[in-house]
Amino acid sequence: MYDRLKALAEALNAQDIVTLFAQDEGRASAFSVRHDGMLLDYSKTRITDAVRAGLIDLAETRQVAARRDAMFAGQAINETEGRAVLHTALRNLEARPVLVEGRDVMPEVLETLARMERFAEDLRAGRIKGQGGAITDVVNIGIGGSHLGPDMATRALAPYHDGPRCHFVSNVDGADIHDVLSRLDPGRTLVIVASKTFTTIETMTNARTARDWMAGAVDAPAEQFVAVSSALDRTAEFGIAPERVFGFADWVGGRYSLWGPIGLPLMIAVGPADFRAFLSGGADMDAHFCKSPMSENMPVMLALTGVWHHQVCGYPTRAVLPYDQRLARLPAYLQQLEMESNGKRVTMAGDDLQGPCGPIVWGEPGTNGQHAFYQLIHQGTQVVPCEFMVAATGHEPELAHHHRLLVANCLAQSEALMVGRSLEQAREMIAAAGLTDDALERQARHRVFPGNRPSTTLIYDRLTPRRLGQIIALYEHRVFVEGVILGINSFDQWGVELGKVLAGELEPILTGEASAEEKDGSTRALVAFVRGCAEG
Ligand SMILES: O=P(O)(O)OC[C@H]1O[C@H](O)[C@H](O)[C@@H](O)[C@@H]1O
Repeated sequence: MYDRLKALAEALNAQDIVTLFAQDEGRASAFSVRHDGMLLDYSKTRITDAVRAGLIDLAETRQVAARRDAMFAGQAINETEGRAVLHTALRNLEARPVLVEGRDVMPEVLETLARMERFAEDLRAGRIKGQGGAITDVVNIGIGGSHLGPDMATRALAPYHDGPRCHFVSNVDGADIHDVLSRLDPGRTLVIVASKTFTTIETMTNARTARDWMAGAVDAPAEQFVAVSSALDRTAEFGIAPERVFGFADWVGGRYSLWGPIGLPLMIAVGPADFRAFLSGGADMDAHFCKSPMSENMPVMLALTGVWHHQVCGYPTRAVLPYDQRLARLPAYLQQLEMESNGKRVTMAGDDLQGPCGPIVWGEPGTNGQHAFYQLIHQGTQVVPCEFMVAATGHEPELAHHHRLLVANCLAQSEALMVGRSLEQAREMIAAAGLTDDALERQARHRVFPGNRPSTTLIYDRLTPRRLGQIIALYEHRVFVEGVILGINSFDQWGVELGKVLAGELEPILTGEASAEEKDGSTRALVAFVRGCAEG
């Protein structure tokens, strides 16, 4: 499938990126996509006209456009689960009809959005109270898609917060919920239990702990609970009144659910108007994705750049490097989005993949990462394609010099990765610092940067709610395009099942209620160690 592209990659081996710039003055604009105040620059890669044509040809052969249209049209493209994939309907503020099995789902989507807005307004205005008065703190209990999105987005939009403080608990480790609840007043706290299935062991364990904590301090704990779920029978069983439940349909995947009721903490933090601006950003990216030709289509070109680096060039991982402290949770969010979606070894039809699945995605905000793992990115033996992102301006005009340094560092890193430093330059630099002969030679090779390392940069004016919506939708569609090219189902996640089943078996083994006999030698030894510690 990648033969032609691999041959192109081979032919380009002798070519470095700097030479591509020397050969083409217009390279920066020819190898970038602009959309609505955003610029995706992929010119600092070895992608040439021929490579781009080959990649677009691949996308066309794999019928990306037809699959995209099928997704937006509500067809059951999540074939292994027999479901439509319509998180895009949650941000369809124009209420264009979206049919699932012949029924328009938009009235229900907008009715839930309106209920969320009323609830968020009442809470923010202090009309919905706790036993101790107006709600000052909201605790979102959820994990995976019911945690990473709202946590990431709520942090990202901190400059827009004017509602109660939001806290996030996800880990079944009691330390997580302990450290959050111990700082809060139960009389003025609202708990959101966010779980699509309302069965996830971590979330249900934390929810029961929170309920006990609340019940120990207030007379009507259920009144200070809200549920977000698509399993309405289970929320009722848990004791949450229907008017305090915000539902969503099974055609919203967990890791794509931030746009609906799972986004409630974000709406409470920033208010309904900014939440709508966030949705409008997502909708704008949807329209761009649906209408733009491939070479001017930001999600398509981001996806194709990724395919070029991972499937064709064979670089095993991809670093996401937001130069924005408020996007500190974006890499974790993207790890779920990308690796849970495209980390699969069989095609939709169940055949073995013909090449690698999606890449390992990792990262940290800049500039912090520069003082840690960038050493390997610059001088290690593996090439790590880097995806930088940065806003041209920050939200703190009084600290503009900080932002200037931030941007300078971001641009410097992609430049350094591409340009590198030759042995000759290293020698000159060391000589200029006064070292000679042996001392100079001892250092010279260590101070060489091979360069020619690829990166992309996504740059935009400022991280507003709308911009964040565009960025998240950009990445969702990028993952979709990559999945279509690989021929896999990006919308199931069977790979998380086995560990859950085994954890269920191991819990009674740890307490001694069940025997470890059937387990392998290593697991038996680990259990024995834990039990030994417990017995003192
Ligand atoms: O929202 P929930 O049903 O509680 O699911 C929470 C998460 O757990 C699962 O194991 C999946 O891996 C995730 O895709 C999901 O987002």
